[in-house]
Amino acid sequence: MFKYTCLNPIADVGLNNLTDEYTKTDDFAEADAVLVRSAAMHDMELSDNLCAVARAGAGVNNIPLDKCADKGIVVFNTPGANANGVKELFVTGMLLAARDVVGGIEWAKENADNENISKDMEKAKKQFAGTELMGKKIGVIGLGAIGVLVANVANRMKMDVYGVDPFLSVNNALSLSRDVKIVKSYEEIYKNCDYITIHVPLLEDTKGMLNKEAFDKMKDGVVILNMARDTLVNDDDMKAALESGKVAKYVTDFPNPAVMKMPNVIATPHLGASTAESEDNCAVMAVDEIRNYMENGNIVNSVNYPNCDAGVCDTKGRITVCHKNVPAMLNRITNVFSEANINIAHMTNKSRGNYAYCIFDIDSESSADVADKLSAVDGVLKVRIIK
Ligand SMILES: NC(=O)c1ccc[n+]([C@@H]2O[C@H](COP(=O)([O-])OP(=O)(O)OC[C@H]3O[C@@H](n4cnc5c(N)ncnc54)[C@H](O)[C@@H]3O)[C@@H](O)[C@H]2O)c1
Ligand SMILES: O=C(O)CC[C@@H](O)C(=O)O
Repeated sequence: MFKYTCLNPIADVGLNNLTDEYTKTDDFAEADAVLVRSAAMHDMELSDNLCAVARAGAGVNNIPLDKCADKGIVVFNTPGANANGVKELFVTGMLLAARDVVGGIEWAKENADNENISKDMEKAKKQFAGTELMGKKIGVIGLGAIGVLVANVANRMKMDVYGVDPFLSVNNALSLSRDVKIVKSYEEIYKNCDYITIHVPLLEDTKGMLNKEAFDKMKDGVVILNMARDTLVNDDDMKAALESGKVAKYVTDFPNPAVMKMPNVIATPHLGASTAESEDNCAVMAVDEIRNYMENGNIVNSVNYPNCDAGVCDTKGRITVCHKNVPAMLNRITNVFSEANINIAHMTNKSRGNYAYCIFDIDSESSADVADKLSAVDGVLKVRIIK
């Protein structure tokens, strides 16, 4: 039996895939598995029984990844599951920036009782006029699940699309339209583009990357779209750029008090993934990942441990070990099996950065005694008996 908790609402279509083996608890401290969306977990006390955290979404900056890894807690996300939802909000944002659609809607509401609205709007409308997207240059920073969809839809809207991603994966490169120009430097995007949209994770080296230095290299009147995270943009520098007209409009899915006082901001309340389809996709994928890990010990789509998949166990026992990625660990761990006279039928070991993971399929029933001895090995972070 496993206990799970949800730190945010998770779509039923996913939760319904949890079997009778799973019971829900509202007590975070007693959960074996956690499902979360944007809830901030950095200050939460992590219990010894917690095994897995699944982020029903892409960004994991709300989760203390290293603190979890140090306790042998595997963190998952759901790559691509909400990408189409964000792409559609990006299209909305771009259209709202191209003409003052919001100002026009407000004008129409304010004139609800105006008998002459049909005549007056023909005079008023010029203040809301704009430009078309066709033929404009757009730069996409970050060509991951979302960036690829954004680049391709902009291309289909007949925009001239540039993309940059220093870590572009082969799969994502193959998914991009041939018309998208992949450039090597941010500068090529900054100097050429009328629209710039950012789709990178919030990391130490991406924080504040859209700042004065970047704005100074951009065209006057550029439109910036940020559907990724608030602090990718330096607020003080954005304020100055909006006030000077360097940036004509700032479209963001991450309003904060500073941003909301700036001119020419179009803000939505973190709506990128808020569609029934994205919420369902994320919930289904997150629950699949939790089940595969809790029931089989397999790791798929982790963001702090290596992916490691040994399928379904067909030997008498399976034990998994989260451990530090340091020399001689495998020797020390397999010695425990040798000393207990247990034959390892199949073993999978994968590492990622400072952490590693092993799945041992053994020809004997797993025992608490062996699990305790494995746990006592220096560098072992968590041991689980799967079977
Ligand atoms: N508004 C929302 O509701 C919403 C929804 C989903 C995702 N997001 C945000 O969007 C981000 C991207 O999501 P995704 O699904 O495309 O993730 P992803 O992991 O598929 O793609 C991220 C891409 O950014 C690239 N990258 C990393 N550092 C970079 C850098 N310095 N310069 C250029 N590219 C860089 C990576 O190589 C990767 O290709 C998430 O991390 C999250 O913060 C927001
Ligand atoms: O869960 C959400 O609503 C937002 C998700 C989004 O920010 C993400 O990073 O996937």
